[in-house]
Amino acid sequence: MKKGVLLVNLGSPDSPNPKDVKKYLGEFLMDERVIDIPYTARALLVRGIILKTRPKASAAAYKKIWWQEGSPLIVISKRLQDKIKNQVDIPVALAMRYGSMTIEKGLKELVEQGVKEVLLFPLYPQFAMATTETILVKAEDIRKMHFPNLKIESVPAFYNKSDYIEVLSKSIQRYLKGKPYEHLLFSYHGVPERHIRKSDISKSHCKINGSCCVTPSKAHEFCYRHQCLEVTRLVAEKLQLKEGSYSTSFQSRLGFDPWLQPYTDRTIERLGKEGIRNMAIVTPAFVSDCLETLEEIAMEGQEIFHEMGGNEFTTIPCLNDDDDFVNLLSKWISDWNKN
Ligand SMILES: C=CC1=C(C)c2cc3[nH]c(cc4nc(cc5[nH]c(cc1n2)c(C)c5CCC(=O)O)C(CCC(=O)O)=C4C)c(C)c3C=C
Ligand SMILES: [Fe+2]
Ligand SMILES: [Fe+2]
Repeated sequence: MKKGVLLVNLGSPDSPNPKDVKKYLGEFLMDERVIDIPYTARALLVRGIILKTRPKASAAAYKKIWWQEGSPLIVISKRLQDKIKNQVDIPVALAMRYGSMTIEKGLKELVEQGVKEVLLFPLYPQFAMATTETILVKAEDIRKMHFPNLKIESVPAFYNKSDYIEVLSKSIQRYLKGKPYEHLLFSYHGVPERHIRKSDISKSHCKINGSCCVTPSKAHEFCYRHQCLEVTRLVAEKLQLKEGSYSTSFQSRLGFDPWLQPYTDRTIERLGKEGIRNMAIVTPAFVSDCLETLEEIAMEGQEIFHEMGGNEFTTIPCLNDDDDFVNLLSKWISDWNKN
């Protein structure tokens, strides 16, 4: 049976103009795994409140980071796809969960090349219902509706794979070489605490603020908080970081529900207030640089740090199309192809 791969990332608006941003945000935020409240309440919140004001503000933020070739997230994902294509013997398509590069188009592209068995590859190291799960559900819906004979297998979260930790650690080390940083902050995209409880397959493990996420449990397979803390722990171990010289935080919260804490903006502020003058920040929930890393961290985060008296603020790029990362993903794909 002919095999193929579909890489899937989050997506971006078609342009940084408020109209396109509104369309994109509308699709994104109406996803029941992103804003997980009943349909009517979600529609009122998203269409009645968020989409009235946020597109303008988000469009202004997108304009600051937009590249000549398009959205950084899309451009970088295409570069990654092209490099992987050169290393594996099977078709490699790219899709986005939201926006114009749909999963349906991606699967169609593979089917038209004779592919009968697809490796669905969500480009997220950690599992979350707002990322990995929504991709799996969407792909399955599309398969049932349009490609019922297609076989789809998916790549699980790879946050604790030793070869991934090695590639991530090596990249961090490379960017920090010669930089006099006193503190390394691991900033992950946040999620509402409710998402963690909903994904808890044991229905009793994740207490969120206790030590649950570092106590062994089958719940960890789907616990975003555990998987983020584990990436920090494994990288710190690999790089032999000193206790107290690094920490974990969560960024990009939206709305008034409690999200995972500590929050990144407040952590940067605290570090500055405590007298840290040089800090570095890495964002391992994102494989590609995007609005959340290029604007929220590299611009806004830096501004907060400087306001607190900080000097050097080093932002470590995401793995993007780093050769070691390309080699790693290509190896996983080739191994799957052989089986
Ligand atoms: C309830 C809202 C949101 C949840 C939950 C959420 C989870 C989540 N998101 C990412 C990755 C990305 N998010 C990005 C942008 C973005 N995220 C939200 C909201 C939630 N995300 C919004 C409204 C936006 C749009 C921008 C804005 O208006 O602030 C991006 C960047 C996209 C880009 O075009 O560059 C990424 C990537 C993860 C990994 C995650 C849960 C783990
Ligand atoms: Fe997000
Ligand atoms: Fe947990």
